[in-house]
Amino acid sequence: MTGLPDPLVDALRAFAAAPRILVALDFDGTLAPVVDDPARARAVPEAQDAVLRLAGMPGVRVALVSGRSLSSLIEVAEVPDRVLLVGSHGIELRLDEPGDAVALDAAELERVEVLREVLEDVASGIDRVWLEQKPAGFALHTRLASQADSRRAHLVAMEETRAELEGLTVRHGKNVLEFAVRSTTKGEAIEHLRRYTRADRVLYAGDDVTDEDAFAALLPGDVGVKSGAGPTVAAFRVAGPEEVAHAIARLAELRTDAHEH
Ligand SMILES: O=P(O)(O)OC[C@H]1O[C@H](O[C@H]2O[C@H](CO)[C@@H](O)[C@H](O)[C@H]2O)[C@H](O)[C@@H](O)[C@@H]1O
Repeated sequence: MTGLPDPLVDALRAFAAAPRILVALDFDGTLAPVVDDPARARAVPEAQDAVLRLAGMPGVRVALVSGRSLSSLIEVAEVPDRVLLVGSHGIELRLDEPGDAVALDAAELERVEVLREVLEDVASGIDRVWLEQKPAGFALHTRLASQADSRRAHLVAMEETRAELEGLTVRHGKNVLEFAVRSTTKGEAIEHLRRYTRADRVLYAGDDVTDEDAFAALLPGDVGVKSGAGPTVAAFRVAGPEEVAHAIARLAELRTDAHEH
């Protein structure tokens, strides 16, 4: 008994019947429950099984679309090469051919170094606030800090970075504030993956503010599934990673039914 809402199951059934489908999934908060240490996050077992099953089916491509750096996503996702990966909110891609790694130019590298100095200064001055490095920027993590320290870290980081660098991309996530010297979105990533895979239909599941760009890139016939609370433009909502796992496991069953019988 999965307890998925009937309208979602109906949408999954119609989606599963399309010839070529792309199943694009956010990682943290969607496939994996949120935990204190990002290195320890793992997809719930039912979700992992469903991802592997779907990835092996004809006409199905699976993509993980994450704010994590590609290297961090590879570490925690533990998926075969056939699964397409998007890291750093669309800046980094691992598609079927090698050579998709991000290459920053000299000016961007210089901006990353300025950003590092500013943010290291902020993080070192506030208890339990830490910096995660990514190829094109940094995530300032405040999950373990008090509410007051978290608010202060966000305010100071915004002020100090604005004073030093123009035109940074700033993204607000769950207990994290991200700064990047390149501006891509998960929406652009979905558009790129749709073209790349030639998918007839796309399913996207995500939990955070940055996933809204991906939901906004969906078209009629696509399926958007919001994981957890918060405003969304997705047509469907489930409670969290356990329910996302039920949904994609059900999708794998429906795909088998639609194409083997
Ligand atoms: O796009 P996502 O795959 O959802 O990645 C978003 C960010 O996820 C990670 O941080 C979040 O998850 C951590 C582990 O559960 C948690 O400790 C942290 O508070 C969350 O913000 C990751 O560390 C970031 O780089 C990603 O951008």
